[in-house]
Amino acid sequence: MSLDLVATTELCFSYNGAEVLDKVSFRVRQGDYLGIVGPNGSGKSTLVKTILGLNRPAHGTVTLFGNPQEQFADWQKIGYLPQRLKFFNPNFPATVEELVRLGLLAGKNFPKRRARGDDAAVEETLAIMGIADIRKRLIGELSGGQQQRALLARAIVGRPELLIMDEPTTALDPETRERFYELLQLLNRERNTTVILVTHDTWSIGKYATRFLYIDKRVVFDGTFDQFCQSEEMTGFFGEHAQHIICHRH
Ligand SMILES: Nc1ncnc2c1ncn2[C@@H]1O[C@H](COP(=O)(O)OP(=O)(O)OP(=O)(O)O)[C@@H](O)[C@H]1O
Repeated sequence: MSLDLVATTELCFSYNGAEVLDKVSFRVRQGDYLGIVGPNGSGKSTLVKTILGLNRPAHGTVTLFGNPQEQFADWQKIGYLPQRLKFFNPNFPATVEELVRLGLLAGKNFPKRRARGDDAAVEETLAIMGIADIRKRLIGELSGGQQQRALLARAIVGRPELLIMDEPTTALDPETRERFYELLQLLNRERNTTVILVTHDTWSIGKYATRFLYIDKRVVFDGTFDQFCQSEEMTGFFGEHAQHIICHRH
């Protein structure tokens, strides 16, 4: 049986008394590609931050790679791309290539020397994300979409076992977005990279993810996208029109 890379039990979290997560329990097994969806303000980013230990839950537990999160130390196994990327100061002193290379540092012990294979990993990732031609440009001088590609490249260059991404495609043009989803699918299928992706892009999640978690402070649905779209219980919960909007493939 494959390992649970993430497991939460009855996770509760509040901001200043306002409840955002209510007894959220779910598991992510090695090799899963999980899409987390839900309306604005439903707690998706809060859930991801709580999994990563950036928020302390009021109740419940998180385990990462089979260990209680407080004891987990192998953070290089996890690639994280937060939501709302901070826009870079135009004078931010790093080029695209340097930023991507930083993604390799987490997996190294001190002193953090270059290893054989690092250059190839950087080259491959720059090419996949379509940013090889802007590698010498300063990050702060790029468009939002170009910055997002570079940050995505940094998150994947170290080939983490678990990739957690919070709305990674919002600034990407349709072609890059599709390429990005294809890349994630490749990493998931061929390298067994486990993916957790928060998104409003339900069509893509329906197409690519193997599991679909609908959150609205609590877990409303956990299963495949097709099961979600065919579930009469979900039709009862959302109403036919809303369910159709979520499931509609453009
Ligand atoms: N740092 C914070 N302090 C106080 N309240 C917060 C904070 N961050 C989020 N919230 C509130 O918690 C709730 C859940 O926010 P969260 O960002 O987790 O939702 P989300 O599902 O990711 O939303 P979206 O789809 O809009 O990105 C919202 O009501 C939000 O206003």
